[in-house]
Amino acid sequence: MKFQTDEQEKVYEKVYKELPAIIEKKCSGYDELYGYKLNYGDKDKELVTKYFDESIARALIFKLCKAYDFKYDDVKTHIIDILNWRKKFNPLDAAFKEKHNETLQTIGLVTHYPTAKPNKQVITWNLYGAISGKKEYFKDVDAFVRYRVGLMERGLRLLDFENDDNSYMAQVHDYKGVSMFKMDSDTKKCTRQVIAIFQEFYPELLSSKYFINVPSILVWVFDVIKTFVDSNTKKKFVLLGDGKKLGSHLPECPSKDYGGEDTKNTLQQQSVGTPRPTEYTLYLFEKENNDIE
Ligand code: HEM
Repeated sequence: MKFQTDEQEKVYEKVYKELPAIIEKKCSGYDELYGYKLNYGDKDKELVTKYFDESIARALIFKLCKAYDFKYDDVKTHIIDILNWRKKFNPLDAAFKEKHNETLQTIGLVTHYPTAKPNKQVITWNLYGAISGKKEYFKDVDAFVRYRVGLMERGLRLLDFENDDNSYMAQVHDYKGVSMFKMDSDTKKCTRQVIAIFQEFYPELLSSKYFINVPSILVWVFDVIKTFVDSNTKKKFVLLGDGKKLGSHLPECPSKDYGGEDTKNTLQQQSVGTPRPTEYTLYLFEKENNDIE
């Protein structure tokens, strides 16, 4: 953890110290972030012993402080918002329990390249070109958003928040197959909602985002959609007309279609499927089941 000023460190320590009170008073006790337990002051001491990992919790709080420029009020407000959103939305269910539309599952993949350059080890792929113009996948906005958040969370599971070289992920949008561009209102709603959710509730997790196979006549779409995106995220965008150029950014990706060095595997073969949830997530699932019974 590197602080640029003493003031930053002070804010971080203050937030960390107040965490149990923030969780108890403002988040109805909900203390899970990306599958990890945050409340070291939990009244149930056994839960703390079993599931709390100080090093990960500190790394996550540092990330949030960084995301909001170490401004105490902003950091606190966002922690509250993020945890309350997670309590309501239940992104862990979307990632590990729910069954999503089968086609959507084939166009959303996660790959893991453990020897790749810093913060290019975990990649989530969205092959949106394959469903372009197919309104049926976007009609149920909630179902689409849950699918997309589930994919995000499965990618997060492969990050290592204690390791500065693997605490951010890259994302790819492959628009191969997109021809004429006309986004119907449901697709627009899905796009806007996902952008807003990622902006508000998943800060400081993206290293780069590649938009590939974008035909030159559709570059204007990039400019239009970018207007909904904050300036920090925009800086991470890379637009590549030719998908085969992706290999020069992510050399571990498949040679076929993406110009990477892997001549043996297709993207589908590289896909890691669904990683095992954290132990705390498994505990929360068990608790959820018991509460229902
Ligand atoms: C085939 C039609 C398209 C569909 C179904 C589609 C779908 C989506 C969705 C669902 C998102 C939400 C963010 C995410 O899932 O990561 C998104 C974001 C975005 N799309 Fe597309 N898109 C299409 C065409 C395009 C085109 C042609 C471009 C031009 C490059 C483009 C550029 C963007 C940009 C810049 C974002 C914002 C990314 C972010 O904030 O993380 N899209 N798109």
